[in-house]
Amino acid sequence: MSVPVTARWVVLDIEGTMTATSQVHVVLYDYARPRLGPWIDEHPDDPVVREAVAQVKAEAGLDAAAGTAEVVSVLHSWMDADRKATPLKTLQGLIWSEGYARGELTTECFPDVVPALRRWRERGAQLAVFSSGSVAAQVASFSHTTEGDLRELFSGHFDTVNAGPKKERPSYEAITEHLEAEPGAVVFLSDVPAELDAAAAAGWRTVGLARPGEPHAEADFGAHPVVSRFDEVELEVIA
Ligand SMILES: CSCCC(=O)C(=O)COP(=O)(O)O
Ligand SMILES: [Mg+2]
Repeated sequence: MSVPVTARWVVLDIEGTMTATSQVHVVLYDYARPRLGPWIDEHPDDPVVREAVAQVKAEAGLDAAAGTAEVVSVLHSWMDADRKATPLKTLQGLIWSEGYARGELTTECFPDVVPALRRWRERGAQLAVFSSGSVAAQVASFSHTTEGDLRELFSGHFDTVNAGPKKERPSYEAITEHLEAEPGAVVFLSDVPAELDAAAAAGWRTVGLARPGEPHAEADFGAHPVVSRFDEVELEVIA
């Protein structure tokens, strides 16, 4: 069933919306898991790594003197629980960026995604990403896809650092301000109803993605319009 949407900005979630959940939970998490400890030990002077490690210790209640093994154990438990904690996302992003640059990782989008993104761009829409994955991870991911380098499609990238948590209204208000957009001119596409609720509370339009076989396929999307593929979104672009 097609859903009519009027907007100028299309903001997109990644996992479960543009890529399969397994792309993140299996391919990317499995890549990061054995590399976290070595990355922390090999970058002791990187301020980004030091800050992330300090945040892990603080959030997990570890002693400031805790060693890498304890930190990694927390990070693994967060991945097992799919807790999208910012310091975990920062460290994963560093590791994945190197993996993409080395040609060891490639992003595969659902087949309906890239044609729709190109169509929307041709009609004059602006595209942006809002994901729990760090901006560094997003950029690396879209620069190495099975359909080539897609970076030029996106005019903005937002994560839990430059916007905030995805289930909270102020994050969407911050993005609206960054985009210099009217809230009603932005539509958010996500597979997670609580994220859509937060976006709608900020005045955005919303479309839920219930993709067959994905974890949220049977979720209750409430009043949010729902599609199972991007080509079911009938986008009318506001000039
Ligand atoms: C290559 S970006 C990694 C995506 C990621 O780490 C993640 O947790 C995706 O979460 P989302 O907010 O896009 O559902
Ligand atoms: Mg998602």
